[in-house]
Amino acid sequence: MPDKALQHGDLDREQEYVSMLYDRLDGLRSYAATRLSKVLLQTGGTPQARSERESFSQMYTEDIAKYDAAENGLCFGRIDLDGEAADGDALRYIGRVGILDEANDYETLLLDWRAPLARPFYLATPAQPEGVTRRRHIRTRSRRVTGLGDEYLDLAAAERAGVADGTDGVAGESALLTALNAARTGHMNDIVETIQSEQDAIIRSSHKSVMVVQGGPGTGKTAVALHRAAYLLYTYRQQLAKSGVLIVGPNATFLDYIGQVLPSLGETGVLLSTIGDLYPGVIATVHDSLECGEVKGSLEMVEVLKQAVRDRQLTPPEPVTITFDTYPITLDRKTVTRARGRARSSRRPHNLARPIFVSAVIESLADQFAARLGSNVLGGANLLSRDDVADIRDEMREDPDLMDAIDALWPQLTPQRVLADLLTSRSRLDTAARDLTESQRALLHRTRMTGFSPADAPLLDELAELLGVDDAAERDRAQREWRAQIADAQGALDILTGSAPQDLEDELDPEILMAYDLIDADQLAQRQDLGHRLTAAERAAADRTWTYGHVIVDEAQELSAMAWRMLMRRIPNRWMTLVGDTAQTGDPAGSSSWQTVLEPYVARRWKLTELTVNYRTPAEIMAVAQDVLAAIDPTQTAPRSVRESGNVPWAHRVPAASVADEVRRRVAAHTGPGLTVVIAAEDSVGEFTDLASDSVSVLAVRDVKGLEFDSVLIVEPQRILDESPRGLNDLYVALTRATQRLGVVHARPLPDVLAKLVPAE
Ligand SMILES: Nc1ncnc2c1ncn2[C@@H]1O[C@H](COP(=O)(O)OP(=O)(O)OP(=O)(O)O)[C@@H](O)[C@H]1O
Repeated sequence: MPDKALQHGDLDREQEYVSMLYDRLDGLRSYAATRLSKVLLQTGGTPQARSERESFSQMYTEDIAKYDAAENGLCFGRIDLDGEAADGDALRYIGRVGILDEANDYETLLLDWRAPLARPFYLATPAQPEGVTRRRHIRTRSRRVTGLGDEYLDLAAAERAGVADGTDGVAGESALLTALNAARTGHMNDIVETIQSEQDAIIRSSHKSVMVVQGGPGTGKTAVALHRAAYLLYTYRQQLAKSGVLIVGPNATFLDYIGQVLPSLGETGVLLSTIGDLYPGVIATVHDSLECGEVKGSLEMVEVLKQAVRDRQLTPPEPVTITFDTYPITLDRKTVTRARGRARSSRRPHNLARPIFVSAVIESLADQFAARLGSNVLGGANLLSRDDVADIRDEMREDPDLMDAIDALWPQLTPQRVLADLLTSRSRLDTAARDLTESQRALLHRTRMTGFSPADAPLLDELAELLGVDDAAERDRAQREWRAQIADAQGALDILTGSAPQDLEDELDPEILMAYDLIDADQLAQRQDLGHRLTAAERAAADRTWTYGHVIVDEAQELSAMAWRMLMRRIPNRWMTLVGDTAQTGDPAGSSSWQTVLEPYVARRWKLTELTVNYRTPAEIMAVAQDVLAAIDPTQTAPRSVRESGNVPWAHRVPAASVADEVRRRVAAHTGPGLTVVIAAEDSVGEFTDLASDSVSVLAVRDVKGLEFDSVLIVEPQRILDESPRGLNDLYVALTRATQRLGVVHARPLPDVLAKLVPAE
């Protein structure tokens, strides 16, 4: 209910308050900047002092980023309270950061939107006012207050202000509609000014296990997930700053689309990743067919990979004879089988069991050699002592031919090697994947390896578990590198010192600090070592075994069973927020039931929450999409649209030869503001890519997941249906991307599920 009684005086008073807040913000920012430069100039001291300085410098850097992020829309709301709820402060201003008045007993000048006291701003309704008499939305541009919107939550206050009664219960309706109707920019915005109560309940939920947020298209699942990350980082800062938060999204375009939201909320310590990029050191560069992705995503791959690793632990078909110290010794099947049995029964992963195998083989060969030496040289009497035999073993370990022969039987392996060898060899596949069908094996097979696909990442991760990392060599290397880095730093300091000409140095003012006065080699090396400055998220990205404090998965319905296994390894505490919509599952490897997905990991200990209002798609388009949803699952109802756009969704049929021209004509004719997307079947997207520009995207359904556009033009929907076993789900996703307009151009008959589209000229 907009307040017609708003006076100019109100605007002036709010401007005064907001200006005061900006002055404080400037003060806080310059304080943090001054402290930061002081910390950076400090040198020397104990290792503890240095590490303290590192954390101070990180803290001040984060503070500055937070204050910078709060610059736009610093203060966006206010609530007036009465009675007990007021608890001494009848007015509360809500904004992007908290600001206290240090000179005045730390009185709150601005409440961070995440603070508990700010909550009534989002929750109060006339039915449950929570002590709030008035909620005010404050609109600003730069630092100028440009408008106010008031809602009265109690009748008496409304009457005093001279406004009529009546509200539809949507909090901050006009602010919300202004946000929803705005032309899209290609990047998601934060929603802190207009979070709705069902969203707020999820964002602030204290649930400490798996929470699933199920909701139809446009219900704000992504927005809620991101704001929950910001809320958790604020509320559990200590815990999460160390372990980090991971957000998994469906593809790079989507991550780019949402990438600005958390930084705009002042949060930078979050890792955004796709499943394909979650395996460190491997970037997915190729795409599998849907059918191949389905095989790779199925749990049957666990056995296939186990077998693929076992298949690398060989026994020689014929005895192998090697000359050691001029005597022939024989590596036979029995010796190797026994050694292999001993290594396997250790139950260690392949690479970590390898030393056991090697020792067992060498032990037998050394005994064989000792026996031979005894019979040949010592006339049958084996007089070798235990020390002698130990020496022989050591020498054998140094013998390259012998070690090559042993290596070939139980090689040190990397996940990349095993997977590439498996996928490119029919015979390896036939053995390791013998429990799959012939056609599944054919789908897995590649003639050559041109790169890994997103579906390979979970397989690599599984292999990394099966192989284990023997990191002794890696640790050695890291230590050597660190020593070299210190030596380099020492060299650099020596050069700096040496470069001061002697005569000049003699005359140098003793007060002028030289480089070596300011910093020692160890410290310089640390400064140069980026590893010391990385945030938890950055360190986590490089470490496969990192376990996160919280994991958020968007479009969670798309994850395959293998992807879930990979993800669950990274979150042993199972504190997760999963957002998705099983009606939008496009990937045949994805899921249609949360219970099936979660059962193996948390049994029934997970909580389902639902979002029911569609903030994106106007009612006219949802009426069309509802029919598609009914065909996917008649028991589901589409979310209620919060608004109408006044635009009628249409379909235009043309001869097959004219489809491309018609799409071009429609795109060219549309000159309105905002973004347009042309969505076509995967195999025909290429026909329209020349239409792409700053305001027009041309994409297949798999790439529009989670995105939104002002106008959507779908080409040949029947082809989208035919293209995938989940064609209906894909069509549902395509239809629900529009914030304003939807049109369909087709030559083949319109699918029955689109009967509500109005024929267009
Ligand atoms: N409370 C809100 N205030 C303002 N805008 C909102 C609010 N909730 C959602 N939106 C907007 O609605 C749009 C849809 O939100 P979002 O992308 O999070 O939905 P979704 O449920 O993830 O959709 P999909 O499943 O289709 O990907 C976004 O533009 C988002 O900013």
